[in-house]
Amino acid sequence: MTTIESKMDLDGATYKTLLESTRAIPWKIDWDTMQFAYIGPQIEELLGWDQSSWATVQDWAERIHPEDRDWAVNFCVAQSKAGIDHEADYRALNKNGDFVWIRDVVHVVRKDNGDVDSLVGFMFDISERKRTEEQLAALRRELEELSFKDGLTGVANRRRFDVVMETEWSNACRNKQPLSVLMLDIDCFKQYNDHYGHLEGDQCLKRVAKLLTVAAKRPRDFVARFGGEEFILILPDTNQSEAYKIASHCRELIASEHIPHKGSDVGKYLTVSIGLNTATPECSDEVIPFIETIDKRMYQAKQRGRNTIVSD
Ligand SMILES: Nc1nc2c(ncn2[C@@H]2O[C@H](COP(=O)(O)OP(=O)(O)OP(=O)(O)O)[C@@H](O)[C@H]2O)c(=O)[nH]1
Repeated sequence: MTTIESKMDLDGATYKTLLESTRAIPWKIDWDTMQFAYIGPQIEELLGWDQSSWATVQDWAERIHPEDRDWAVNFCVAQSKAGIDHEADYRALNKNGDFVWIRDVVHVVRKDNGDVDSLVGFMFDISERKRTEEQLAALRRELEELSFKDGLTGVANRRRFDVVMETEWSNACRNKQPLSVLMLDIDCFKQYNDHYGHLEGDQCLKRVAKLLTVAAKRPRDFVARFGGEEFILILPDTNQSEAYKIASHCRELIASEHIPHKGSDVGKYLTVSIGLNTATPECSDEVIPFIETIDKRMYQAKQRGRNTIVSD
């Protein structure tokens, strides 16, 4: 043997040994009869089904997860008919009733006249890879959620507020519904921190955030921390008088907690000042002036002695 080709001129038995010693599972399907001409014995170790139980394409299709079956079968048949090599990921049923992620890599063998003769391929166990992918996707979702959450209070953060506000503004324009927004600022919170310490201040912010989520009880009501000791509530499909009631409820909920606030200029307990605005926006209206008005009203509430609501 002098050439590389002759060195590689392996006999059938050697090929078989090689094929059956890989982790990938080789197989061959005769196109005319749709019967398995061959499947590697490794299939039994992977899926538990006996090598001889893989007789027809039907056996293969029936051992695919019901959610993956239609597309996997249709895709593989269409690609094969078109003579295109392809690969498909699907969940295969093992004998215990569990599913294993498989990547089937398929090569279409043609006759001299171009017709499909057979399909040959390898099945790879990709369950480990899928597990890693799923873990990564879950981590990504968690990260995304965290990036929209205020780390201290657990309510939405300013970034999330911006997104939800834009969405609800558009909804209100489209549906010609009133939209109300409340901005709440804890009164004399600097003195609170000075008197009780920053950590107690943090606990207080958490308590207030929790109470606000109680007040914003409809499914689309939305609470966010707007800044340090400022919170904001978006109340879709809510007119001014309804929003005023919710603002009063927020004040009452916080007052009824009797959170001691020795440094307050207002009274013995923690209070909030609230600015409120309502609009049924036209689609040409901008969000920013609407929010600026709320901000101004909140400061008016401060100027009027705090612990009050300003809505016009
Ligand atoms: N503990 C704590 N304090 C915060 C946090 N964010 C902002 N603050 C404090 O909130 C206080 C806000 O003070 P100011 O803006 O002067 O307002 P105020 O004392 O509440 O006075 P008025 O709003 O006029 O009633 C500052 O002392 C900030 O340090 C936080 O995450 N934790």
